[in-house]
This record gives sequence, structure tokens and C-alpha cells, in this order.
Amino acid sequence: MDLFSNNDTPNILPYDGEAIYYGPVLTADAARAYCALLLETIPWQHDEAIIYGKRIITKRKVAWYGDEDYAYTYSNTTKQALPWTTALLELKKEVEKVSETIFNSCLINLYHDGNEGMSWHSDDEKALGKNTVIASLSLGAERKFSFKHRQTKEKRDILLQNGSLLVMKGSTQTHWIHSLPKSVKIKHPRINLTFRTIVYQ
Ligand SMILES: O=C(O)CCC(=O)C(=O)O
Ligand SMILES: [Fe+2]
Repeated sequence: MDLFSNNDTPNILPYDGEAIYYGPVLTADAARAYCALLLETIPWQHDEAIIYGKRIITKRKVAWYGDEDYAYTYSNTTKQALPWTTALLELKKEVEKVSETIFNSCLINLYHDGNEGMSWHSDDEKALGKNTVIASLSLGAERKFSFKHRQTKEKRDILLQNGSLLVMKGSTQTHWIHSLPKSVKIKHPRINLTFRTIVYQ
């Protein structure tokens, strides 16, 4: 067996879902160039959530893109999708090729440095349907990503490299929650594009 082969893409979850880590799917230079371009050109906005009736504004910034003018609700707030840009369509094409899945929307997250992260959640909104496929492309600073099983509490961590692709599918969102832990050592930005399929509005 060739341990260093790019085709060696094991499931990092032991049961109840599939999370396939493909490693870098872009060269480091291309990933850095896309990261710089998106930092400059995306109309970033702080994310909003309503948690236990309280309005929270995140330090992390987001943008949402899609095929149509989708309205997408999560954390009790509704976002409107922007039309794809050329750079985003190039990235979508590459992600669709590797994951062999077609996506119609993308939530993009910007973490300015390691002081920003994302707390435990699963992407199980109604609009994504059951057993949805989410392809997560990382650009910029390498960050740890964690999974935790809802019942057994078993954990799995993975380092998401610059230019890498992680695909979550099967029953992952039903049984596992995930998070991007903060890490004060990290001084550089990271952009994460989560390509998704909205099934109804
Ligand atoms: O930044 C990441 O890698 C995770 C993002 C995420 O979980 C989400 O957008 O739902
Ligand atoms: Fe998520």
C-alpha cells in the first residue's frame, strides 16, 4: 500500500458517519493566492445568531453565495445568498471534481486569527435535508478541527491544511457535532468555504 498516495482517503470517523479528508487539493501557492483575493473581494459581515433569545454578533465574519437568491436560516437568523463570483466558481468546480458532488451554495467563514473559532454544532438545518454532503475547503492558516459523537462523546481531531478539502457525508450531521477550537498561537487568517446543497426553501 502506498501510504503517501493522494488516493489514500480514509474516513476519519470510526462509525455513524463519513468525514473524508483529502488533504491539499490546491497547491500551497494557489491556496494562498485565493485566500488573499477572497480577503479583499468578499463583502464580509459579522455573523449573527440568536441563542437562548439573545442576539450574538460573532468576531468571525461570513458571506453566503448560491445559485439562486436562496434564503437560508440557521441559528435563528436568515441570510440571503449572493451570486457566485468567477473565483468562487473556479473553487466550486475543483471541489465538485474531487468530491464527485454538485453543490448549489456556499457559506464562507473568515477567522482573522486563532482568537476566532466556531463552537460545537452540526449542520443539520432543514434546508440541507437528511444525509447532506458538505465539502469544506480551507485556505490560509492551518487549524485544528474536532468531531464529537453526540452519544458516546468519542472525539476525533484533524488538522485542516492550507488548500485542503474535508467532505462530511452520510449520517455525520445526525450523530456527530464539530467545532473549530480557538488557538491563540495562530496569528494568520483562515478562510473556510463550506459548499452545501440547499434542497428546498
Ligand atoms: O471553519 C470550519 O472549518 C468549519 C465551519 C463550519 O463548521 C460551518 O461553517 O458550519
Ligand atoms: Fe459546520
